[in-house]
Amino acid sequence: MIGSGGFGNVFRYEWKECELTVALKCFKVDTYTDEKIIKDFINELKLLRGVTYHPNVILFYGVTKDSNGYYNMVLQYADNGTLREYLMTNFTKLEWTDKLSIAKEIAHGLLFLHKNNIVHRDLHSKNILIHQKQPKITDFGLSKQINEITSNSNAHGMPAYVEPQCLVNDKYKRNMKSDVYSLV
Ligand SMILES: Nc1ncnc2c1ncn2[C@@H]1O[C@H](COP(=O)(O)OP(=O)(O)OP(=O)(O)O)[C@@H](O)[C@H]1O
Repeated sequence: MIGSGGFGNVFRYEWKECELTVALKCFKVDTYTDEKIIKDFINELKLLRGVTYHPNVILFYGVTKDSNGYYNMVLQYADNGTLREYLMTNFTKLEWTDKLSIAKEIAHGLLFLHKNNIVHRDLHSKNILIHQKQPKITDFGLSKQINEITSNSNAHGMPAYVEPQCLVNDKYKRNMKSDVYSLV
């Protein structure tokens, strides 16, 4: 096990047939969650396959159901934790050019998602992972469904990164501009 989040635990696995190290993110949704919401969620996830080939976006291989009946997202494994942890450990060691380069790469990853019509909706330093010193955006396009499943309010996420409109207007739909706010 490598971590845990709002939805469930994250595990590291070796996918032997493909000789790949992957991360499996388990979605432990409540059993009373409407089956249709879960199905829509899984279908939405499947749409993300194939559009995620960018060096600054975590690769999404697909969805699998485990022996307990839980859905798992199969993701590229990142070897150096979240950007938040990475900066906490390395901030003084990093040169300004390194920090600017990290920022530029995240912007490239976000631009790629937007070009593919994917709104992240929950961009913050824990949703960016570091792999071989490169930042990679993860958890994109999920928060709309996560809201429905966990009935979190529109104000979920890390407040400092949330577009203020979301905090004052419950009906406001997060969009690409909200992502740009979070990035800046
Ligand atoms: N692809 C991955 N490769 C390596 N580690 C990962 C990967 N995905 C997640 N992790 C680790 O697992 C932890 C939990 O991830 P997860 O995305 O479930 O939680 P979160 O983003 O902190 O919370 P939430 O899902 O509620 O937004 C992360 O902080 C990270 O350390």
